[in-house]
Amino acid sequence: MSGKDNSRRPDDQTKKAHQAILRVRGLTKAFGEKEALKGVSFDLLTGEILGILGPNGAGKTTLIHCLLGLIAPTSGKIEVFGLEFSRHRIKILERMNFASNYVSLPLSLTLWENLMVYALIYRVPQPGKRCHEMLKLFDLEGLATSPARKLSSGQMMRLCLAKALINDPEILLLDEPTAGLDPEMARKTRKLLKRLRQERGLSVIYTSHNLQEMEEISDRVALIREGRLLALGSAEEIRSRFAAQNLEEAFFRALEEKNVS
Ligand SMILES: Nc1ncnc2c1ncn2[C@@H]1O[C@H](COP(=O)(O)OP(=O)(O)OP(=O)(O)O)[C@@H](O)[C@H]1O
Repeated sequence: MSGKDNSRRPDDQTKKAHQAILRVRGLTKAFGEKEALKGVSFDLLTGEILGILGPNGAGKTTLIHCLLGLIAPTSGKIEVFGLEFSRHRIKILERMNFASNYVSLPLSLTLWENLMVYALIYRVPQPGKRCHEMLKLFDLEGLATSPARKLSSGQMMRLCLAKALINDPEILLLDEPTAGLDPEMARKTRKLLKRLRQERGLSVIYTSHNLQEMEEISDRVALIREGRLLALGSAEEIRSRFAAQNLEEAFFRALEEKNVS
């Protein structure tokens, strides 16, 4: 988006690095009797890739949905770009984006049409050029005129990632972004995220069940179980917190711990 380009020069990003771009405080979400999130607090730093790790039902998707404003938290506070989320949702979401392996895009539209719809929603400058760039980035150029219904699940994920980057977001929320991608495309996606973090100061929150990938790509990892944040730190800090050789071992130790502080 043209208006904000000056604020994303590398020197500005250096100044902004290590500042919180997103703050979550005491976030709780109850679905009736079920408390999916129980007082979760953390910061996402500018230019950071933060991995959210937790078993099935831990509350990862609920957290992402709260951060997107798809569901309202029961209590707690979310602040993004220094603005309170509940009061500035539209303004904030213009500068964010999202991809998930369980959200499919309109199936009857072609890939080109799908991207163009989002380019126009986000008021992207030179939308046609941007759509071409995104299709190229994810090796989807040959399918530009195919309806999305013809895509394999991996191709659909690539289209979701292309859509997620269409507005050059400052914060990207990714729910299992590499699930369903073949190893080569998963590697390419990780490389791309690292590059965008480096070049554009992109900040990323992403969930994955691939612990090796999480260890490789994340600056910090948040371990969630039963709606509670158990630990937050670099993979090394998490390993040492649970006296583990690797993140996978730390993950299983965390799950075994009965009373975690
Ligand atoms: N709309 C809902 N109504 C009732 N309960 C819900 C709802 N959404 C989520 N839950 C419950 O909240 C808990 C957290 O779910 P959530 O989908 O956030 O977990 P998750 O960590 O993303 O799991 P997974 O790894 O399986 O995707 C689960 O117990 C789930 O059953």
